[in-house]
Amino acid sequence: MQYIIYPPEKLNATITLPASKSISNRALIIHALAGGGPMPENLSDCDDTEVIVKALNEMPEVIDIKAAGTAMRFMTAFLAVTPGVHTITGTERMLHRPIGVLVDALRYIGAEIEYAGEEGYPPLRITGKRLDGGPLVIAGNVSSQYISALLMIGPVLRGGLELRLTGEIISRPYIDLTLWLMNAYGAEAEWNDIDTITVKPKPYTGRRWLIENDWSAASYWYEMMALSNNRDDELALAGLADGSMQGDSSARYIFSLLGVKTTFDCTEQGLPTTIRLRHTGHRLPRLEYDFVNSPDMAQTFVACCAAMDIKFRFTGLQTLKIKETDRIEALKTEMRKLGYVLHDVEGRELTWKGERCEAQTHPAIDTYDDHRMAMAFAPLAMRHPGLRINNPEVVSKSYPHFWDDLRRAGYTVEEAGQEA
Ligand SMILES: O=C(O)C1=C[C@@H](OP(=O)(O)O)[C@@H](O)[C@H](O)C1
Ligand SMILES: C=C(OP(=O)(O)O)C(=O)O
Repeated sequence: MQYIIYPPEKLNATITLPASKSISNRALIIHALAGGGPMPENLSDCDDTEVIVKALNEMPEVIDIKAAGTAMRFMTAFLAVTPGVHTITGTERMLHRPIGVLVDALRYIGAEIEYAGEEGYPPLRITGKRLDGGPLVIAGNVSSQYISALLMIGPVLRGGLELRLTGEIISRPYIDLTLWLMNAYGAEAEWNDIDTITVKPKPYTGRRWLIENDWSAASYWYEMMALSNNRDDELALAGLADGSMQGDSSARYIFSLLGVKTTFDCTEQGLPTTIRLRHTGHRLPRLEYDFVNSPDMAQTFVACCAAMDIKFRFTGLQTLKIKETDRIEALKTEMRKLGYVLHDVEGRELTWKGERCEAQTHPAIDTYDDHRMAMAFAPLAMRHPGLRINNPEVVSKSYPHFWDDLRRAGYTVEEAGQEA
């Protein structure tokens, strides 16, 4: 399928974002390890959360986690401490996303895990049992999801866990998000040095939990506001908190540099509320930013800055090549279709110095099974009316109603071949 997108004349809408998939997936694992208590409320309805819900409800012998990285990593640790024998597998891409660092760490504390395919990658055959835990050294520079996965099982290990992370720690806010939720569910887990985390063998307790909406999803609406030319446009996004623990809430700050102002309807820290996005008209001519703490927003800012003619140098992108696709390559290829020539430095940095090439007359953006390619590029229809997005259904990985929300905001989103 292919969508053709035309922007509205004015942006003025209230959008209810999906719930955070990162919080949903953590809350589900912790709730299961707590052995009961109320279900977390406002769970995301995205694919990546639905696979965990299904796996935990049915616990089949073969668990297909599809394209969900967090679900693959979190369920691997969960299955290692849960009695039973399971094979966990996923999409073709998932079978090429590394998991060796997590498997080695789990084996070190006694887990029984075999590779059912290629060494270092899913599928895995896991025989669950009670594990001892204890001190553990793990690379902090590949994926924070391995660390979150280990931390979450920490409270049910006989000796708890003492993790020391080596290398440059990437995606640190996601580790903090994990610790925050664990502690909220009664665990005792904390940083006790810049690179060391201790989890006590103190069990979780069930509790009510309302999941905040997704700041990464909000970033696409910020992008639309940044790209809009009407000073009186306003977007209201429901269900986001001031002082959010989601790392991508930094969107609020970074987009202030691109002329988008955020106000919160309720200013009580931590409580989900409606935020309003408006223009300030003040923007930087060039942006330099390190995305090591918010890798999921790199695509949003690459697309947005180039389209606003803001030159950039973005660093901290070293994890992008092992996500849903090699996002560095995907960005370079697809931005070229729109006339922007980007350069990367060893897969860690992306720069745009204003270099251009001839844009295609009817560009069609490939999405590479990556929801964020579709959602980061769709707002560019505001500069390239009639922009085409291939395989738009990929958005269901984190934001199933993204296209409905665009229509609600006044965009025309037509299926190619069925244009009005
Ligand atoms: O823990 C999480 O919820 C996530 C951690 C990040 O992954 P990495 O730690 O692999 O960068 C992020 O990219 C992903 O979308 C969600
Ligand atoms: C990287 C992502 O997801 P995951 O690693 O959980 O598949 C993402 O949502 O951008």
